[in-house]
Amino acid sequence: MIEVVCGALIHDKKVMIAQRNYGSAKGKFEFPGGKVESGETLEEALIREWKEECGIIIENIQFLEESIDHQDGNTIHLTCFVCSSKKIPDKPKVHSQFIWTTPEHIYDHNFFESDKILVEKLKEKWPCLIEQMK
Ligand SMILES: Nc1nc2c([nH]c(=O)n2[C@H]2C[C@H](O)[C@@H](COP(=O)(O)OP(=O)(O)OP(=O)(O)O)O2)c(=O)[nH]1
Repeated sequence: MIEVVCGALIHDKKVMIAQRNYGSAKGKFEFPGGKVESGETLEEALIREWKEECGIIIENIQFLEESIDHQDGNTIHLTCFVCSSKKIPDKPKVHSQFIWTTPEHIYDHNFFESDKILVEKLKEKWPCLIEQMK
């Protein structure tokens, strides 16, 4: 089982999604994140991945939802968090673009099918989250 974390950054009543520019899922949109390294907590891994991939320090990290998926012969345990930050990412480093959207419009983009449960939870909690993450 591969442990993966991802983060839904909320700012100004929008959530950020990012388009992969690498690997077998190139072209797909995701919540930025990646594999948890040995000795790291899920939160530490998420902070590291966001710093590496998006160049910002995330904060107010809160568990959103988790899911299990099978990809390329591996079982992925994906844990999604919501977060905020003082600064929003500017130019993508490893992604081809960042898009700011709302949960209802995430699947207007070619988003990971396996993330549907995460997006449903985001929709459910959205009114509360945008108040908290102002
Ligand atoms: N980051 C992220 N990964 C996701 C999402 N949904 C989903 O199924 N995944 C899967 C795709 C990959 O199989 C796995 C993440 O692996 P990755 O290759 O991005 O991890 P990484 O950044 O640590 O990359 P690497 O060092 O192994 O190259 O999780 C999502 O919303 N965000």
